Amino acid sequence: MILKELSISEIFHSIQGESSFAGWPCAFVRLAGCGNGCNFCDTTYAETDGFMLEIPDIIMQTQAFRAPIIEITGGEPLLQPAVYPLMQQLCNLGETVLLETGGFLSVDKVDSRVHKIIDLKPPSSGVCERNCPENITLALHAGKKLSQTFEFKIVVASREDYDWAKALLLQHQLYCSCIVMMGVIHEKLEPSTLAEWILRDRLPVRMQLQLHKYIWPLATRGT
Ligand SMILES: C[S@@+](CC[C@H](N)C(=O)[O-])C[C@H]1O[C@@H](n2cnc3c(N)ncnc32)[C@H](O)[C@@H]1O
Ligand SMILES: Nc1nc2[nH]cc(C(=O)O)c2c(=O)[nH]1
Ligand code: SF4
Ligand SMILES: [Mg+2]
Repeated sequence: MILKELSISEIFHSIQGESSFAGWPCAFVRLAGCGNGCNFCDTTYAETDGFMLEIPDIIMQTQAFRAPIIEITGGEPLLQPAVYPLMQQLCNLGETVLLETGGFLSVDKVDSRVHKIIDLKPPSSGVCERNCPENITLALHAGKKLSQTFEFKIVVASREDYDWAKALLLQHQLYCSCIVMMGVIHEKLEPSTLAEWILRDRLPVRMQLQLHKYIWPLATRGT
């Protein structure tokens, strides 16, 4: 693959439904391909049927939405080498760029201006052992200013997942330097159950629900 082309699943305009940026209008670039095979993945369609697009065209299409933020997601965006110049060029243009990554690859080569939203996959995902420990180390050693560009997200489906997340967070005190979001696998765990667990434990995390699934409950893609 040449370094100025990416395999794209979809480019769309929506309300950011997740992360600390939830609620903002957002241009999404969903890269095709992942292979991590998480249980409950709601974006399996991004695994196949990508179309090739050159970086200038991707930039033109996303900027045409005139959204305050641009998110690069997937699939797994960090699998394609050309994602690095794409993110860098968007930052150079003054865009606020979010990266949504599954957390099994290191974010060490990502432009430091990019806001990195890193999943920590819990046991029920089936891929928990693939979490890349370097991402936690990078966040903890980033320094006060750059640590603000790291955000961790844990999406839980069970009490076992929650206990795993809590132990990990307490071990590293991640919430002291970075934003930590916790959410539920949609329609697998009741939001109120997670809310009660967080409150009972005084866990300093931000709870999130996938806003777009409440705005457009019937949509299967493009939102
Ligand atoms: C589809 S993934 C794409 C980006 C990257 N591969 C990753 O896993 O972060 C985007 C986000 O959707 C979340 N997600 C996937 N399936 C979900 C589901 N069924 N319910 C809630 N969140 C889900 C993931 O945990 C991740 O935070
Ligand atoms: N509206 C909306 N917000 C999102 N935030 C992260 C998403 C993703 O699939 O990575 C996503 C998505 O698919 N739709
Ligand atoms: S890493 Fe992300 S895109 Fe890949 S299978 Fe897991 S949730 Fe789906
Ligand atoms: Mg999604």
